[in-house]
Amino acid sequence: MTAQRIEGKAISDAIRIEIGEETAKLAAQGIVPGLAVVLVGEDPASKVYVGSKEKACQQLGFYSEVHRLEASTTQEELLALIDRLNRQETIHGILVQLPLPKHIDEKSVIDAISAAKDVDGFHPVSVGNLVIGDDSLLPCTPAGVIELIKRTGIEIAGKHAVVIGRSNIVGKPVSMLLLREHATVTICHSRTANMADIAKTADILVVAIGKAKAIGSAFVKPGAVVIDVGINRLEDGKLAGDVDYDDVLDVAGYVTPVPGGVGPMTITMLMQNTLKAAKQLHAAKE
Ligand SMILES: Nc1nc2c(c(=O)[nH]1)N[C@@H](CN(C=O)c1ccc(C(=O)N[C@@H](CCC(=O)O)C(=O)O)cc1)CN2
Repeated sequence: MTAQRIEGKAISDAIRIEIGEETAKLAAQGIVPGLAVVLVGEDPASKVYVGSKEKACQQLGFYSEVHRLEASTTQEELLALIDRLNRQETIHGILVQLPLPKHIDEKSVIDAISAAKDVDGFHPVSVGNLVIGDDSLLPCTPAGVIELIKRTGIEIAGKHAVVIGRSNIVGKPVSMLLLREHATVTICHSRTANMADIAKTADILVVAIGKAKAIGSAFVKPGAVVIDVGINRLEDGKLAGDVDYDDVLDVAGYVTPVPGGVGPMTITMLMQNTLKAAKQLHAAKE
């Protein structure tokens, strides 16, 4: 049997309609969610993603500012901009596009963003809240993974989820979110022995390692849900995930494509976080 393809683009579009409806209701109360995106340098992929974020804001009726800074921008200049955005009342969400140029310390920059405006969910306060299960702004790609699974009608509670990858941006937070949804979670990484044997026990397999087509059918239990977080540019210019899509198709029960799977959810979850931050910041003012 061929796996069911999880259509991330269609799910993302449906969520955007819901966000648009809620934004219109807020507008009637005089609240317009505001997002500031900061891009340092000329990374081609980052430029595309920042453009997509700007477009999503326009589409949904958000206020947006995009700060495109030269690659030579100093850390002090970037921190001064963040300080200003932290205090700016029209801005409810601040996102610094990653990766940053090598001379800038990513951690110092993330730590400088007000936790209340941390729509990327990368600030230590947001991460801490995620781990202890308190309400917080969730990192966008991991939140998108959970939303994709739930909206496909797949039960997470009681399932064995195996996450391949332990990055701060995807592997660790998605593991915490799966745990919060009552899955039994195993995290695999580059030093894991017998990774394929472990992965083969997963009901839900999430792959985020940044290696094109590295995970094939030998890692997949028949009927498993396979979520591919990787986006790799191949030599021919095409995109490929970390999962060998064609190879797992006859084994998995569900699989996300690349492009059109997890990727589109990332920006939609960012919009959802900005809306949430706007509501919370306004409520805190009253
Ligand atoms: N500050 C952040 N930086 C980065 C993040 C992030 O969440 N916060 N994630 C990625 C890049 N990213 C958003 O910023 C992102 C990546 C991919 C997509 C997406 O829609 N991908 C499409 C394919 C797009 C293409 O043709 O290249 C897909 O998978 O279908 C959206 C956003 C790193 N940096």
